[in-house]
Amino acid sequence: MPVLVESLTAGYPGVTALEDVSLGLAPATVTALLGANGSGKSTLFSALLGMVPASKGRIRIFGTDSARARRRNLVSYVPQHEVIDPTFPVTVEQVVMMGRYPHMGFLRLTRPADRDAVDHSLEQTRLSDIRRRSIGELSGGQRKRAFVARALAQRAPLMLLDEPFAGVDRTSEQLITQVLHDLKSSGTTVLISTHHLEGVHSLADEVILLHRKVLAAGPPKVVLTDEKLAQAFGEALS
Ligand SMILES: Nc1ncnc2c1ncn2[C@@H]1O[C@H](COP(=O)(O)OP(=O)(O)OP(=O)(O)O)[C@@H](O)[C@H]1O
Repeated sequence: MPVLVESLTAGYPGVTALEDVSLGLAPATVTALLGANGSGKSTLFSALLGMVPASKGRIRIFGTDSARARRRNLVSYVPQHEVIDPTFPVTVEQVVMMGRYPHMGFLRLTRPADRDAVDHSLEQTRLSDIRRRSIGELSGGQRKRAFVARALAQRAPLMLLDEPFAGVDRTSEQLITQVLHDLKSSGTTVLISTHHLEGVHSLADEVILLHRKVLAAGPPKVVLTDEKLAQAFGEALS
């Protein structure tokens, strides 16, 4: 099992963002994590990345803990927001090459395999034509695709994407959806968080409804019922 979360409780001083959360992600599947604002989606990503500690329970990623899984390049991650300085002169291809850093030595010498991975990731996200443009000059959708391309270049067997469709145009949304389908076909396990219900049926094999606890988990047609969605989105977190 690529990801196994067992009775996880985690959060911040004075805030229990996740309570007794258990879930599993099967190999080569796309799972959508759905929940209202503040339901704990980003915190779950942080916990899977080893950035928020568990106060109870545990996480196993390919049989090891989160920190070790990252060090072994088993996990790639597309954050919800990436803080970038628009005046900092970094190009699209340089951003994507950063995805190769885990494969490089201390001196970060690029090898043909690194350049091939970058070229392919730029093609998959349709950014080849603007690869030399500064990242600060891109639209929100193009910038999101650049961060998806960086994660693709990493070629890790698990990819986490926090709100990949938030604030992107229709073209970028379709491209990212295609990338997720391709990843699954190539054996990668994918977890995305979203609060957009549209498209989840065709995109996800499994859906997890989160509201600090797991309210429901399973195939979209089982989980996405009016009653369960009202529970997840209709009630304020108490
Ligand atoms: N760094 C932090 N320090 C303290 N509390 C936090 C921090 N980050 C999140 N929280 C709190 O933890 C809870 C879960 O937040 P989280 O960001 O995980 O939710 P989310 O489902 O990702 O929300 P959104 O859809 O708005 O991104 C919220 O009550 C939030 O206020």
